[in-house]
Amino acid sequence: MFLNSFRSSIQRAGVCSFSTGSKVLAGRPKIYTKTGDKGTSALFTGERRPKDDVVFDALGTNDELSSSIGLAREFCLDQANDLRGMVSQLEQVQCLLQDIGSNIATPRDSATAPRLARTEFDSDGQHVQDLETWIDAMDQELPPLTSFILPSGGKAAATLHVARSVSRRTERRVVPLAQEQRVDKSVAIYLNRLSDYLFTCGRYAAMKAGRQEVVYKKPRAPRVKKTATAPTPEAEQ
Ligand SMILES: Nc1ncnc2c1ncn2[C@@H]1O[C@H](COP(=O)(O)OP(=O)(O)OP(=O)(O)O)[C@@H](O)[C@H]1O
Repeated sequence: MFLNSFRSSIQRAGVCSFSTGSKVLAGRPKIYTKTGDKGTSALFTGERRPKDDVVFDALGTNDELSSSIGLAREFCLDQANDLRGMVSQLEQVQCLLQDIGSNIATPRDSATAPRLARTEFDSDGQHVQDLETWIDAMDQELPPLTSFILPSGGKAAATLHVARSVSRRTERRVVPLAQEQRVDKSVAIYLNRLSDYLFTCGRYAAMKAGRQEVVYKKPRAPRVKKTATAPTPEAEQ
């Protein structure tokens, strides 16, 4: 299944070895192990749970987030050289989302101490600090925000807004787990700051594309023609 990309990168990072019975073909392990076919999958502790478990929901949403950032990053690359800095920041964010996946897949309330240590996320708050530094630098160049803006401003900007909204969805999936101390609180904090960062990236990409952001305007209520109408049967009763 496609999530094996997730698994292999975790294996490369040495976070976990999956021993799910994969067959070896000509010296290469097969992508599919079929162990997930019955609707369960493995956490990094080896524990198996149904695929609709809250942990897999959070993991899957985190995976969607990285994919949507990947798409936005491609549009940023297409746009112009002045988004190169953002492109490299987004790549760093995608790497950190892999680490967040490891944290989510290693329940803080039941994993062994060495596993917890290996999958700890942003214990000194440096990654959140980096996001804040990047936000503040872009903000210096941006016009002040005076009204609600709608996702717009070119393909790079609009897809950055999609990524922002997926980041907020990931946060919604992670917050209950963090409150129950099953995921590090720092993960929820990072996702919260990440949506602010992606919002600012969207505005910045629109500005660099020379595009106007579409601002919210209250739609005008349709005019009701005043004409004499016959009373309805209900009104006559
Ligand atoms: N549907 C899913 N949504 C989110 N996370 C998943 C999902 N399925 C598996 N995972 C997680 O991603 C890891 C890698 O996914 P993978 O697709 O290889 O698992 P699997 O479905 O259990 O195995 P296989 O595809 O080989 O039968 C799993 O070990 C599990 O932690």
